[in-house]
Formats: sequence, C-alpha cells, structure tokens
Amino acid sequence: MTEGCQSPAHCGLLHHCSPSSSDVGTTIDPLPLSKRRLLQDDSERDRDGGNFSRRKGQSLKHFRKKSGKSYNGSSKKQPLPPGPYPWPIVGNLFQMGKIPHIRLAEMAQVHGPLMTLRLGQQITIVGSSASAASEILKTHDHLLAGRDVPRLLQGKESIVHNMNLVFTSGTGDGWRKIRNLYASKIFSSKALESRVDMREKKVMEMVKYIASKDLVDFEGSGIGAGIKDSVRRLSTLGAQPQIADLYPIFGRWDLQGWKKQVVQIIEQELGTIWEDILQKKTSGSNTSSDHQDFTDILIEKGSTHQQINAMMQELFTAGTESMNFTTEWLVAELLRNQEIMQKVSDEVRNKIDGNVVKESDLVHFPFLEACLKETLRLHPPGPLLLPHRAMQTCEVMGYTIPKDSQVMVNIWAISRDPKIWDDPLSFKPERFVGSEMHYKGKDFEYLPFGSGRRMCPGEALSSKTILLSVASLILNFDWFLVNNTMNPEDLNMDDALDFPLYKKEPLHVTFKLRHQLKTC
Ligand code: HEM
Repeated sequence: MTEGCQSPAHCGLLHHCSPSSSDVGTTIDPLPLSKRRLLQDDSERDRDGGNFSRRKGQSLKHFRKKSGKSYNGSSKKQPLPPGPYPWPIVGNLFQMGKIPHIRLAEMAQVHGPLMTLRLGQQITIVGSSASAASEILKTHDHLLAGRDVPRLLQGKESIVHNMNLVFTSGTGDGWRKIRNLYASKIFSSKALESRVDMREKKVMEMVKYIASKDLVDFEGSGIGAGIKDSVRRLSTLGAQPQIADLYPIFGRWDLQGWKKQVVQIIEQELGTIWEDILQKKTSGSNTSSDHQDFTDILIEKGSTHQQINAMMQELFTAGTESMNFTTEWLVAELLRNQEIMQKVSDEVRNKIDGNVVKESDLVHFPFLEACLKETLRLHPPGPLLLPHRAMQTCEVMGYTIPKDSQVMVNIWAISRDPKIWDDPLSFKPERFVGSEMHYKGKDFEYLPFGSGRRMCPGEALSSKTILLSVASLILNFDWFLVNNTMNPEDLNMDDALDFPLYKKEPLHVTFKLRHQLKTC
C-alpha cells in the first residue's frame, strides 16, 4: 500500500492522456482535460435543466453531501427533472473517443468515486473505487445487475431478445436459465475437464502452425477468418454511442445505420456460419465429430436454431477477442520485461520434458499465473465492465441512482489506484506471488472478470486457455520483436477501447523454434 496521491499529476493516470495517446480522429483537447472542462462552471450547470445551484468555490462533493442532492442534482426523493440537456455534454462522450476509461479515471480524481454523467437523456453512473465497486456489485447487485441493452436491440422483435446473456436486460428466469446452462454444460469443472484434450490439441496445432509460418503474415483462414472479422466489426460497432440511447425519441429510427449493420453481422454473417453446422446436425448428416458438444446438448434440449445461434455468437464474441488480446498483452509485457521473461522461461522449461504442455502441468507455474494476473490488472479487456442497468431506483453511498440508469465500474482506474497498489504502473507479477488476491470476484480492488450476478462466466476457461497457450509458446520458441531492432522497453503499450480493450499498435513477434517438434 502507498499513501494516497494528492495530485492527479502524480497519480500516474495522466501520463496516458498525453496528446500522443489520445485517439486519432476524434476532437480531443490536446491538453489533459482541465478542471474547467470537467467541472463545468455554474452558469453552464444552470443551463443544464437548472438543476444545479452550487455556490462558486463550493466543492462539488461538499455541495452534494450538504444539500442531500444526488449526483445528478435532483433531491434524493424527487423524480428526475425533465431536460432539455445541452449538447456539450453529449459532445464530451464523443470526445472520450477510444479511451473513456482514462477520461473517466481523470474525472473521478476531481469528482470522487461515484459520478453521474448525463449524456443526452441517459444517466450514467460511474463507480471508480473499490468501495464503490463493492456497493454496486455486491451490496446492491440484486438491483444493479440489469444489463443496459442498446435501445435498438431491445424489444420482442429484436433477433437476440432474451436469447443470450449479454443482450438480456433483466436477471429473471430467461437469463438465469441460460446462465445455468452455461455454468453446467460449458464452464463447470466437469465440462471443462471433458474438453481438455481438445484445448491441448488446439494449442499444439497453434504451435505447429507458428513453427511452419511467418507469424507476421498470419491472418487466419477458413471459417475462423470470417468469425474473426465479424467479431471485430461487431465489437467496434458496439462501442459506438447511439443517438437512440441518448435520446429515446429517436428510438424508432436507425439514424446511424447501426442496427442495420449489427443485424447484418449477427444474422447474416455469424448466424449463417453456425446455421450450416446446425442444419447438418439436425438432419443427421454431420459426420465430422463423434464428440458431443454444446450445440448437440442444445439440440437435444429442443432449442431452436435461432436460440443456439444467439448463444454461440455471444460465446464467440465475448470469448475470442478478450482471450486473444489478453494473450497479446501478456506476451508484450514479457517481451518488455526480460528478467521476468527469464524467470517464467525457467519455470516452464525446467519442468517440462519434450514439447507438449498439459493443462495438468499448469499448477506448477505459479509465476506464470502471477504474470497473467498482473496483465489483467494493467490491461483488463473490460475496463468499465459491460454497462449495467439499475432495475430499480436505489441508494448507493448515500446518493440516489435513478431506475434505468446505466451503471459502470471503472475497474481500470481501481486496478491502477496508487492508494491500493504499490508502483501501480509497473509490471510486477511478484505482487501476486503468495497473495490471496484473485480474479474470482471477491476482491473489489481487482475485478478483471467483474463480480456478482453479471460476473464473466468464462473466467476458468480463459485462464486455463491463456496459460496453456503462453506456456506452450515459451516451451517451444524463443521470442523476438520483429527484426529484433527495437528496444523491447520502447514497445508502445497504449490501449484503445471498443470492447474489449486492445493494444493500439498490434504486437509483431518472431517465434524461433527451440527444438524439433515431435509429430503426434
Ligand atoms: C480474459 C478473458 C475474459 C475477460 C477478462 C472477461 C471479462 C468479462 C467482463 C468484465 C464481463 C462483464 C461483467 C459485468 O458486466 O459485470 C464479462 C461478461 C461476459 N463474459 Fe467474459 N471475459 C473473458 C472471457 C470470456 C470467455 C472466454 C467467455 C465465453 C466463452 C466469456 C463470456 C462472457 C459472457 C457471456 C458475459 C456476459 C455475462 C452476463 O451478462 O450475464 N468471457 N466478461
């Protein structure tokens, strides 16, 4: 633990906001956001529906506590005041570009651990401390575990309505049923154990593929290439602010053409990939596998093709990029930190004879696991989680959260908070060695997979797969930055957020085979 940082300039968060790291193509002020812009002055607040009347010089926190008003300015028991709301606030959302997690962390330093943003008519609550996270994800989880589904995908006519987790706005029977199905048939220890051979086989295929190709040219091919491209476009589109969400009156029109594109990806592109497989399975003409997989279980249970497609799309969309990008960040951090790389290499190479790592070997690699934890601390794929929704009006930390507010927790800010973490910006896996802190959702200082009802169901699958992949890459290859010309410490580690958070400059690595691969 270190002493709390008094000045934002010392906290380390601001260094990410230098002009070079702000998103190209947006109109972000080249200077770090000034207090003037974050705390709009009183006259601006007065135009904002006239609901703020803080005296000049009175701190916002003091005003809120003393007046008993909520973060959106309304008295606790009063309904929200009607608009109109000024465009400059919406402008702020767009100006956050692809680094809202950084902008919001800066704002939290000025406004405190629980903030309200009003974006159009949408109220967004952002928690940015471990105690705010605990209040939102534990104490009030039963009320705040709703999902904020984009307005254009709401309603019974929507293709994904109540058919997967991410696009189900409540936590009622339908959502619970799918969650239980995933928990028992995909992510339980038994289900994961039953597919261990497949994961080990796939990782060895990757090793052999890399051994036979120049990875720089690797783009993927066959069915995977289509999925990869569709998932990327879906993630990018999903991160775009929607006018229909900010101004519900526009909800009946697809003004930005967003819905059309999302429907095209979900129905035509991803949907058709599985449709073909499902058709073959239901007609009995699929002979490719004798192993029962999740789609077979769903078919047996009488799920429709539309339901199965919705779940498969969700699993691929939520699972592929978050795991890929975490692996990329981990490889980048190891390349940048040669001493740590040496320690991990010794751990893996001294333990394994031959060139195959089994999942059962992972227990012998505690330092590698610490490296994964440290990677997820610095580069969580969901830095703001996925937006929650308040299913009822409730009170958090003494402030009113109106029903249907969008609720976010800035876990990126929490896991770089100097009040919690010693030397928070440095990659120091040792901090997790012998520590009880885990990503299982119990430690509110560290929540890469979230916590509570909406916590990521894929946590166990992810950690196993990433550790197995990286351990196999370490065992079989020496790693170099492409052409080996760059000093690894100079690697650009800037990030950008769609969902998930990705490395802005993709990592290019040459893997040099250490020994002959046995064919098995
Ligand atoms: C490094 C890997 C991963 C990380 C860090 C991660 C993180 C997250 C986070 C932060 C959330 C949002 C939690 C919230 O809103 O409170 C989430 C949700 C979700 N994740 Fe993951 N995830 C990962 C991999 C996966 C995988 C492999 C799958 C499935 C194959 C998956 C499936 C899901 C689903 C279905 C949800 C939505 C849950 C719901 O709304 O009830 N994730 N994940």
